[in-house]
Amino acid sequence: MINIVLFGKPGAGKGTQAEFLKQKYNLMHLSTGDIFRYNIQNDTELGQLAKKYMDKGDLVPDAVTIKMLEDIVNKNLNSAGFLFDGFPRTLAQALELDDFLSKKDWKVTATIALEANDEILINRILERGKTSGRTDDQDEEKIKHRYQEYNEKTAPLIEYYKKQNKFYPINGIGSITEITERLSKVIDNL
Ligand SMILES: Nc1ncnc2c1ncn2[C@@H]1O[C@H](COP(=O)(O)OP(=O)(O)O)[C@@H](O)[C@H]1O
Repeated sequence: MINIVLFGKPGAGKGTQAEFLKQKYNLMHLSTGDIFRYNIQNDTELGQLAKKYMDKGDLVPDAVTIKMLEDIVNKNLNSAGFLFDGFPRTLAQALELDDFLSKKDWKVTATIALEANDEILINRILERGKTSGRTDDQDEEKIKHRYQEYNEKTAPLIEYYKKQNKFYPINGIGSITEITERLSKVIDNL
């Protein structure tokens, strides 16, 4: 069982890399952002609730996000491991994830962070917004607000995982294959 948290600011390339890593290491990819968007498209109750927050660039409340994630993990207990993408995003989510996994005798194996500077990332998101249809990617103010949320609520997790010797930062600038190689090097040495 190997559980990887893919960490990084909005636009860091977590989703792109997850597509490669899930194949290579036979992991189940869980992107909370994708799951919320799927629910919004299908107009579920969860989707309607999440949309109110996501449209503003706010994080969805912890209780909602945590329950959603745990339900999916519980339905996939035979998985060889999980690739968490966009989760945890708050200290409360990280604490709950550790607690939840430890009850199954599992743990977070490593948190790998894709690093890049804000200017590059904001431009990437605006580019993505032209084709992705994601409304939260099209408005610079909303993107800036997502960065504020990141700095305030998500960045403290770096220290949390560093203290556990589980934090592996890698350079997130380069070609997609170069970055996959950097990530693979970390995972192969775990
Ligand atoms: N773990 C989470 N906790 C709270 N909200 C989340 C979480 N994951 C995703 N979201 C919501 O979904 C939005 C999009 O997330 P995501 O697809 O990961 O995009 P990005 O990494 O580009 O910001 C976030 O801005 C937030 O509103």
